Amino acid sequence: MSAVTGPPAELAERRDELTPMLQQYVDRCEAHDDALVLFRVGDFYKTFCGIAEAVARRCELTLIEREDSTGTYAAAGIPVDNAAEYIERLLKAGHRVAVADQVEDPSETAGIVERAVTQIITPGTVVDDELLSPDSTYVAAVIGADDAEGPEFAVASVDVSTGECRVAPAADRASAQEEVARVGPAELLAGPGAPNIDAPCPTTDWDDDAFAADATRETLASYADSDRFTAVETRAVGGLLAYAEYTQGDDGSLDYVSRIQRYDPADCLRLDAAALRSLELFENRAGGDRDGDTLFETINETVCALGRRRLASWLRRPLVDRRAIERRLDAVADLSARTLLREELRDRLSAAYDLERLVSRVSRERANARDLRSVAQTLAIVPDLKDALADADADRLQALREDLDELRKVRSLIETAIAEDPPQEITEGGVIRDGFHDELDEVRGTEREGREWVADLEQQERERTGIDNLEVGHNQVHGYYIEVTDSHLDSVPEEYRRRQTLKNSERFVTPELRRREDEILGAAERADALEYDVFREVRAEVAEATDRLQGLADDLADLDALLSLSTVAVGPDFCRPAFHDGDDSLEIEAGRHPVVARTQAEFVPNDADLPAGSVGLITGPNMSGKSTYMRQVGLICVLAQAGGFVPAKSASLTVLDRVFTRVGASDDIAGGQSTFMREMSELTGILHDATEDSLVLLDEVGRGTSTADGLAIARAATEFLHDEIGARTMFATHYHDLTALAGERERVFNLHFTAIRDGEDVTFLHRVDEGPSSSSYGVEVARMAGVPDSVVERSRALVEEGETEANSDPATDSVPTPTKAATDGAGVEAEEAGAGSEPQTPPGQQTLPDIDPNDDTDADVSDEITAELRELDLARTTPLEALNRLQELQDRVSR
Ligand SMILES: Nc1ncnc2c1ncn2[C@@H]1O[C@H](COP(=O)(O)OP(=O)(O)OP(=O)(O)O)[C@@H](O)[C@H]1O
Repeated sequence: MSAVTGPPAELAERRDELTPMLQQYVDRCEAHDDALVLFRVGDFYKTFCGIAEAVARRCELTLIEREDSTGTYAAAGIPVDNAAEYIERLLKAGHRVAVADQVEDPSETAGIVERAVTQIITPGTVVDDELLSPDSTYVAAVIGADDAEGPEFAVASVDVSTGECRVAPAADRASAQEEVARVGPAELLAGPGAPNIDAPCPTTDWDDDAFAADATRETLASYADSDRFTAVETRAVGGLLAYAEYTQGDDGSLDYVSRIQRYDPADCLRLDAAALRSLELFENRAGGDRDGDTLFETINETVCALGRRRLASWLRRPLVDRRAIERRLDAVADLSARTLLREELRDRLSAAYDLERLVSRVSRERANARDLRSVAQTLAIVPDLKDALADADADRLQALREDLDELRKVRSLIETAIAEDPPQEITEGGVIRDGFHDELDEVRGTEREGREWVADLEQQERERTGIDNLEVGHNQVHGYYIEVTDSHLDSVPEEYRRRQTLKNSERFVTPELRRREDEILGAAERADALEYDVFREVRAEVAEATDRLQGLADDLADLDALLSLSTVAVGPDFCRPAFHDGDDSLEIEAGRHPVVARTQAEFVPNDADLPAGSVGLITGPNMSGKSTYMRQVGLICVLAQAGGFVPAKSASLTVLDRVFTRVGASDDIAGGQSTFMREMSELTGILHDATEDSLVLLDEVGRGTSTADGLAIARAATEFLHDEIGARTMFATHYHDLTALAGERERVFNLHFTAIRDGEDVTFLHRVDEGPSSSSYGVEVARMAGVPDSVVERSRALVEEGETEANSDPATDSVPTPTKAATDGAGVEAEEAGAGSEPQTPPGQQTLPDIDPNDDTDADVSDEITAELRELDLARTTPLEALNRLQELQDRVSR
């Protein structure tokens, strides 16, 4: 796309020759040279020259030629009436948009109409409802500290549409990265000293001076007591708010951002980007959020936008304070036990409007009369909610009931002032109710009287003149008139003045009609102007209650989120989790993966038992359910700490400080860095940051490198987690040799998933059992996935060859781990298990290759191919890639 910021070169270089309008366009582009300027001309937002070409392409608009006395220019116009959809496209393409609106009434301006940039729309600072989803939209800023003491960085975020604003210190780059991931901003400002962040959104470079200590202290002072914040926090949040102000153009200060929250990321269960992604809390691993395939969508039963955002925030920041968790759970339990109360609350809450956004519009003087009505309608449900909650027992619900603010005065002000079904525009009358404002009533009375007089005039004049087809009418050009057909012109009274001659008739006015007309028009105009003033006064009065309204919005949000959790809680097989001290075992009985179980009719529940400091090594065939099982444990813990009931028969949990996940290389969707490198740096993060209160879920770590190195790394990491950290760990692996650790380390144990082989068919039981697995069935899975018979047969032969060699010459084993692995032997599948007490590497299971480096024989090729076949992720391979891959394998085996 060609440059879309700054003035188009061909206009800028001959600026003095341009028409005044294009000169103004160039000026605005120059003044906002970091944004794409949309320039209001009539009913369109116009762009010109190269910018127009880019906009036309992106928005699929027709490019037109605009000709004036100075030349011909390409132009593209976005219709003002449905600008939102086009602006959305421009934002999606990564542009910032500056809207230059007419700030003078064209009908009252002799020369060129003045235009000013009234708003800069960026992905993270959108406030228009049409451009916003109900979800939170944050712009975040990250900066580095000036001084050597204290945390290195700070991360601030603000949702300009609601006023939610927070700031947190970050000790190091990883913490800053983690916090940014958790906020999930739509736009990130990299302030001075910001670390290199892998941002999930466009990054904006903004004026570094805006983050200077003095400037930010001054900005922050108009929002909060700046003494509450540390130097680095002040700079992060102050600079961010200055940016938010700048984007809102004329609106300037964002008064409704009045509750800036400082927080410590350690005050909630920490989930980094990898955990958010691999647990699929908000996005599935394919990067989408299709209905129902994320944890959030699965448990979201909220009925209003306030609750939806609150539930998302609870899930993003689960609690770590056991008392707070229990309090939430008490409320959920109470509500889940009372069907009628739940139904009534849901019913009432579903009538609530998005109070947070309404209040911010009121405060920014952007709210129209309908918005005020929506505020009143939301206030109207509060007394009923309070009544209904009288029945509840839980402390949290009683506290909410007491706290719910009816704001009676505000409600009655709106109800008495604003018409019931007001028009969208606030300048065209019909907004203020009769009886609210004396002067307005009087002016309206004058207008009404005048119109009545005109309405009666026709009958009166017919009687007076005897002209029975005389008509009184009105048109835009001539105003009111009395129309008489030619045949009756003789009877027209003397005082009639001719106004217009038509084909068969004449139109007249009388001095009295003209006077009345002026009176009506004057009164109507005056009434509109007065209404607008009165409306602004009412809106300003409502704005005075911003804090209280935001407090109410907060309570409604909490109530809806609690209701949502309780609605989920009454679903089949959900239970209230119990929390105990960290020393006890984390036990889940008949747990289910909340998302997979919803779509999988035959989902098999599984138990989990993780004593403090234990490491569960999970082996089993591909597709048998290892990842699902581990994730379900993680999700149950997250959901429980968010205050929700969990999908299990019972769950006895400990409060975790962090959940770490590391999924294997082939499952990694992130690009850029080498996948192995990324895997290792994530593993480093885990080994560095995990504590004994953490849950670590490792899925096939070490797969991105050679088998020997991979196994060595997997083993060393497991030992470290067990010996040094003592974090509860689950490790799904195809490295069967790792299972030997169970015999060597006190708290390492084996679990496996079973599949039944019936001839060539494999049926997955999806059931976890104790002990290591005996077979991977990789070749059978390849066959089930449709790999051609000849390749399957060849693979099978190669596997068997490999086994024979492995069994016949144990001395060649190059495993850097004990080769005579002592496992507990339990749970080895009956149909496969050897009777001997010494566990062997089971047939078909991935193990370290028994390779003589000097022996360049078929066996090397077979090992390689078998390993590659196993590694092949069929779920992520297109048919074409699969065919190519097969061709390549076939070439290699037939060489
Ligand atoms: N407990 C279960 N009950 C029913 N179906 C399940 C269960 N667990 C997993 N599945 C199904 O099996 C599929 C494969 O599961 P999963 O990805 O967890 O296997 P895996 O053992 O991790 O495989 P791989 O080793 O290839 O990564 C899932 O997509 C799901 O449809």
